[in-house]
Amino acid sequence: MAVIQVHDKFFDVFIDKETLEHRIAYLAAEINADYSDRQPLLIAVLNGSFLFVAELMKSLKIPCEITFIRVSSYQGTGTSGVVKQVLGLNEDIRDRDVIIIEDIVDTGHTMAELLGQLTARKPRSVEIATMLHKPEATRIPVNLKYVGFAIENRFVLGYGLDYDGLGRNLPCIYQLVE
Ligand SMILES: O=P(O)(O)OC[C@H]1O[C@H](OP(=O)(O)OP(=O)(O)O)[C@H](O)[C@@H]1O
Ligand SMILES: Nc1nc2[nH]cnc2c(=O)[nH]1
Repeated sequence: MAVIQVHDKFFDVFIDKETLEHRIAYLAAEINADYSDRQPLLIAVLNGSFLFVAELMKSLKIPCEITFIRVSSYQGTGTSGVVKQVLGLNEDIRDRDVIIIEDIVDTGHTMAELLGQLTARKPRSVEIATMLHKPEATRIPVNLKYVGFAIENRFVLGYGLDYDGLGRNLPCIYQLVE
């Protein structure tokens, strides 16, 4: 398997593009069925979710809206443990059916913090769709309704996910070669 270098680290392919996009289409089909009589608002968490949400949205057939929120806590390949809300939400989400879109749930800190902030605004419902989940790394359990892949506790890269700013453009998911 081809190994690539990003900054000082090496990565190999973990989930190829076809497998990834097939699974994302499946998640979209589930959302289409679950929200057939509703008009959800997708709140995509920047930066990492931009490719996932674009791919997901292409397969959504229901009427739906999208907005973006930006939070950031990671530096390098570890977490700072501090979740900052960098770009706030302007939309009124009261009585809306909200689906939070994430690229990855790792420790769960980001999602727990976001969920708290969004729930305080009294939406009708809030669910989470994440492309990747690391169950072994999760410290704060959150209810993840739509999960692309549950993966082991290894640093991953690509399809929106970065390593110090680089790698987001990679068309599939890579994992760190230890
Ligand atoms: O479950 P956690 O341990 O909180 O980690 C998950 C968060 O980490 C990543 O964001 P990051 O802070 O790297 O920002 P980015 O999306 O801009 O890359 C990812 O997009 C999640 O938001
Ligand atoms: N790129 C990247 N960002 C993350 N944020 C939380 N976990 C990860 C990870 O494994 N890779």
